[in-house]
Amino acid sequence: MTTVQKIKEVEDEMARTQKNKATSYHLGQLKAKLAKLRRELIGPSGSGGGGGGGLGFDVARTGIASVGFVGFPSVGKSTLMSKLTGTHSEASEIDFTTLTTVPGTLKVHGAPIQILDLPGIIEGANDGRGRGRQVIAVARTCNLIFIVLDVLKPLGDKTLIESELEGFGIRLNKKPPNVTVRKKERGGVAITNTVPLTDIDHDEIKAVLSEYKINNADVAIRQAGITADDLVDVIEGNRVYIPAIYVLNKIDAISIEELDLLYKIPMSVPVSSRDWLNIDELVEKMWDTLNLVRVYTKPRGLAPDYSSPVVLRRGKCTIEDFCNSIHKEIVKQMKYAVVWGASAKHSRGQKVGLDHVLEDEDVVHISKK
Ligand SMILES: Nc1nc2c(ncn2[C@@H]2O[C@H](COP(=O)(O)OP(=O)(O)OP(=O)(O)O)[C@@H](O)[C@H]2O)c(=O)[nH]1
Ligand SMILES: [K+]
Ligand SMILES: [Mg+2]
Repeated sequence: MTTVQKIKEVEDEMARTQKNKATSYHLGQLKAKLAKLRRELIGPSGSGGGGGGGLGFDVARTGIASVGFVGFPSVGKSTLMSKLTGTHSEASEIDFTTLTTVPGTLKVHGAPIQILDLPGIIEGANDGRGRGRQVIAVARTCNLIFIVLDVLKPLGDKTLIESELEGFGIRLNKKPPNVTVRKKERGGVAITNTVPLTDIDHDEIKAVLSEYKINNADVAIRQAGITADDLVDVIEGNRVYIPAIYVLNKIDAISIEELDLLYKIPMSVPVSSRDWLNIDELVEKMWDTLNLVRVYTKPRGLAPDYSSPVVLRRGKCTIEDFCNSIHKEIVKQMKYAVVWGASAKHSRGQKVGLDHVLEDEDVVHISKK
């Protein structure tokens, strides 16, 4: 039996099994089995993503953040990417027009963002069909994924694309589960939870662990609503958590009434790439979701340079990160920094050290020894 067939078998069995107290151990086992089979399918290089291991399409990565376009063929990915960036990517009504990654750059609020147009994927992409695996391997390395959907068939397509991405270890619009599994030498399995367990029970936890041959461990659950799938994710450990925006394209093809009826998909923006409708909202949503921090440099005695900000990612935006992103030597040469803006205590400028955390649109002067 091939891995794909085995996966199908486990999925069928899961669908047949009602979830209740008596079956939770069995279901836990099945979920862990499924995750292990999916890992087999992706292969050893699957978790690497990017260019390595023959997966992915090599492309020079520029800018602080990248946005990858994922969708079925002919939903309008290339039309949107060409117009956004000014880089030509062939578009036509014929499916699979785009055959490789086409990179372009879009400057948003002064920050250059790399935009990656990708080939269309088909159902079963993560089983190795078509170029889907390479496309998803690139998507795994992006800071944001645009899931591009055709408004005439958005819901079904959305579910299919999501399951392709999930099968490849990508978790969309989700934070890593607040669960730890600490293996030990003896003592069996000890479970502690700071919140009530609503979607998983002790039997299910033990079943998942035993499927991974973990017989001694401290399991700590500190988040409500944790499921067996979350626990499997924590044990597998190679998941990536990426924000996604659902781009509902071709709204020019439907009436205003139909547009109103478009159910509210969270994190979605309806647009028309062809007629350039509502693109501003899409770019703003992209900016907000990327959560970037722009920092302007101010040389001694001069006005700040607002034309080219140093762009940092939130969570990695201290004075030290700022210095390092300009030149590795600066940290050694710095005596102190002065900061103006939201992160500063007062408006006349605050003297700070390397560990000071910056805010978007701060101005920084580095004083050298
Ligand atoms: N009506 C309408 N048609 C669009 C829109 N955007 C793209 N199209 C058309 O849809 C077709 C496919 O567009 P592409 O940009 O090639 O789509 P793609 O998703 O890049 O396709 P692949 O590269 O083959 O996966 C073309 O005929 C476009 O002109 C839109 O907003 N409205
Ligand atoms: K096309
Ligand atoms: Mg294309």
